[in-house]
Amino acid sequence: MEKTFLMVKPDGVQRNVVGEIVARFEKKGFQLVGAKLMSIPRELAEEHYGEHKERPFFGELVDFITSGPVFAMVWQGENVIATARQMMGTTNPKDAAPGTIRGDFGLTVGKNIIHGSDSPASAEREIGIFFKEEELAEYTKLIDGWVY
Ligand SMILES: Nc1ncnc2c1ncn2[C@@H]1O[C@H](COP(=O)(O)OP(=O)(O)OP(=O)(O)O)[C@@H](O)[C@H]1O
Repeated sequence: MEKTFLMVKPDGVQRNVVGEIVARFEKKGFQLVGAKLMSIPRELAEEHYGEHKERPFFGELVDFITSGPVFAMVWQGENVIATARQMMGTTNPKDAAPGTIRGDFGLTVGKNIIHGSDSPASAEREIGIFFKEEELAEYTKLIDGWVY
């Protein structure tokens, strides 16, 4: 089953929208496989955002993501990587459609509430850097077409 890494950023945790964000993915039909409130060590932030190392906003990005607790999650389900990105809305909340998470809760690109993996390769990489195997649940039983 496809999995993705999603993370409510420090601004989302401070604004008390963790529950609402979790509810949106639950109601959509995805399954929560792992979740934890955590503070990101600087080295982990630099590894997570490694592809942006040369960008002018890299320092700001790392400062922000380490500025307070984040809510890190792994979700699974059919097409979850692309669908979660659609539910998040465009990177800049200014352009994000109403009804999306960034469209409803965010204002600026630096504080855009949520992160989500953008491909199967980044999902695998990001799940691996934030979660240990034993922190992830397995849904194994199939009853009436639903996995439990
Ligand atoms: N011009 C900018 N100024 C400040 N921060 C930025 C800027 N552009 C992007 N960022 C931050 O860097 C993050 C990573 O940018 P990227 O282009 O990978 O967007 P994304 O894939 O939608 O976001 P994320 O990786 O957080 O899901 C963005 O979520 C945003 O918080």
